[in-house]
Amino acid sequence: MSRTALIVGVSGQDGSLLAERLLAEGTVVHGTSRDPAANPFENLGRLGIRDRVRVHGCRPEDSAAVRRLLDAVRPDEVYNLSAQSSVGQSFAAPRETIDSILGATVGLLDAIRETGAPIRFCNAGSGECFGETGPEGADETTPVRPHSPYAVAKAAAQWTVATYRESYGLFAVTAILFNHESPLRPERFVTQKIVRGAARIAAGETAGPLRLGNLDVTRDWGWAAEHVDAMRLMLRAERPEDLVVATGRAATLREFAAAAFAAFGLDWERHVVSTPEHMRPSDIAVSVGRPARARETLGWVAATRMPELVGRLAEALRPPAPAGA
Ligand SMILES: C[C@H]1O[C@H](OP(=O)(O)OP(=O)(O)OC[C@H]2O[C@@H](n3cnc4c(=O)[nH]c(N)nc43)[C@H](O)[C@@H]2O)[C@@H](O)[C@@H](O)C1=O
Repeated sequence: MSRTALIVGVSGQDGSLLAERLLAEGTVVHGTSRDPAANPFENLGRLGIRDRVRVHGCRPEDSAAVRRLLDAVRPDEVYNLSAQSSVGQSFAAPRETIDSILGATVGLLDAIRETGAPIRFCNAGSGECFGETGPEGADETTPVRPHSPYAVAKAAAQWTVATYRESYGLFAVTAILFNHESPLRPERFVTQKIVRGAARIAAGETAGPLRLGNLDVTRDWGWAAEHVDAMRLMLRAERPEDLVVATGRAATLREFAAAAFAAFGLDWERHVVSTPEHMRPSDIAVSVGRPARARETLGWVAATRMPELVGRLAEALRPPAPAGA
């Protein structure tokens, strides 16, 4: 019999890419959205899988509603990809961010616990939890030191998952995901803001400049399709374990911007300015992961890293060459 998965928050970048991956291996995929009637599911549409994902309306913090859905769908595995995912926006809406992330995690875990069924649960955690990692990077043994409402909530959610695992014997894990990008990202994240900004300037749609915030940051940017696949593998492992999912490679935002503008034949320094209104009240200077444990236990390695990653993002924006060219 084929496996059944439920992706909570299926319309975002990660939910859609995970749905694509699970469908490719023959898994039956159900997904949730808070308001499916108002949700265009653009990412599922772009991937050509909208008709193959069975969508349900569900608020994950409502464990009674989740329980009814679990009874109807009977999933083997549940992935939690719901809730507010922008660190920047979490400073403007701290309470909503913390409530939505923690509420969804507890709502889902409680509903799974009540079923008594052997449903496996993977939670999307964040490398933000570690705060400053330094160039040596963070792994599963690094203490958490969150610096944003978003990171506070993700850290609390990760410990909630661990507590349910230890207290109730659930197969429940957190993938501690560092930055992971794709053409499906909205422009509130810096990678798509830069790549699409460079494309518009190159096409003459705007004269620029592109206004960014803090250019002095270093991140561990990976390819989202690969990072979500690590979540899938974590639920197929012999035993439940929280794992860092990262490339292990550090790159500065300046390097990212230089590569993105160069991909469109432009010199970034002529088109980018740093402005205070895009700075965060608190930012992490260096955030890098050490993914050795994921390689050991899952055989998972991030194949796409900087600078190839920028090339792929830029390629996705180029118009197709005319036939015969
Ligand atoms: C691991 C973690 O990864 C992501 O969080 P993020 O790192 O905050 O991602 P971002 O693309 O918003 O910012 C990256 C860096 O770039 C700086 N930056 C400069 N200028 C702009 C700017 O204009 N816009 C933005 N958004 N950032 C800017 C900004 O200050 C920050 O230092 C999410 O997936 C999150 O869900 C997650 O868990």
